[in-house]
Amino acid sequence: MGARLEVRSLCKSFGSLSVLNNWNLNIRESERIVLLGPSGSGKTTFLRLIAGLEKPSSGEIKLSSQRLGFVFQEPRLIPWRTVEDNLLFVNEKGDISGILEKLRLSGFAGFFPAQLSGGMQQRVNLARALLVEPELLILDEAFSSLDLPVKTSIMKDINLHWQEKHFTIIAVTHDLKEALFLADRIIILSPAPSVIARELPVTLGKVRSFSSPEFLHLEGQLLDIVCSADR
Ligand SMILES: Nc1ncnc2c1ncn2[C@@H]1O[C@H](COP(=O)(O)OP(=O)(O)OP(=O)(O)O)[C@@H](O)[C@H]1O
Repeated sequence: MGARLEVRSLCKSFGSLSVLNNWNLNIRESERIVLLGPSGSGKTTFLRLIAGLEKPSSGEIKLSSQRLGFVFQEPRLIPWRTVEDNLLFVNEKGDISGILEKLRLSGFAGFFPAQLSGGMQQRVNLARALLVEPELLILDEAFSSLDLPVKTSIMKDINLHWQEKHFTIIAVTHDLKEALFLADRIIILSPAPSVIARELPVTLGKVRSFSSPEFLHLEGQLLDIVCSADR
């Protein structure tokens, strides 16, 4: 089951710097949300607020579950532990061989992070996040350092896993294709102090293709929206 999130009149400032300005947002169980916004618009701050690592300056955030899985841009694996030991470290009772198989890592359990490509390391990070059986999976620019074929292959695996487990996803990216590949709904932010400038429902099917006319049409629409919000 996926987590639900309710955000009411949320504001966040750091000293005199106002970052989030009156956000109101409902995220449904099992919904896949992507946040798009200019640098400094508070995307990571919002994720940190959700995770309880920051406190709102005003307003509130209600999250129906605390079972969260995180994947960050930089692989945060323990370098002196093997892939398997990195996973055991998070959840020694988890189905490690099952998750390794799902994420195409079965042959790599005994490898150390430095022996893996960036894409494989990010797969291990994802495995680690999924091993806690999250009700909310948070992806903070998780694939931005990877090339498109690698990130697409990982996103396809996330989608397959999501279809089975129905967790909620909140992802941050700067990549419009990635956003359209992953999301049910895209939230577009203005520059800081950011407001939710627009929301775009992604009316594409479960199996998405970058070259389908529907995808290309939405990509053009999204590009227009992002450019007009980024002022
Ligand atoms: N703990 C903090 N103390 C002071 N300022 C902070 C703190 N955390 C974030 N900020 C500031 O808040 C603003 C928003 O930062 P945040 O990292 O959330 O933006 P972002 O939208 O994720 O940016 P990017 O796309 O570049 O990653 C920035 O100006 C940042 O310097």
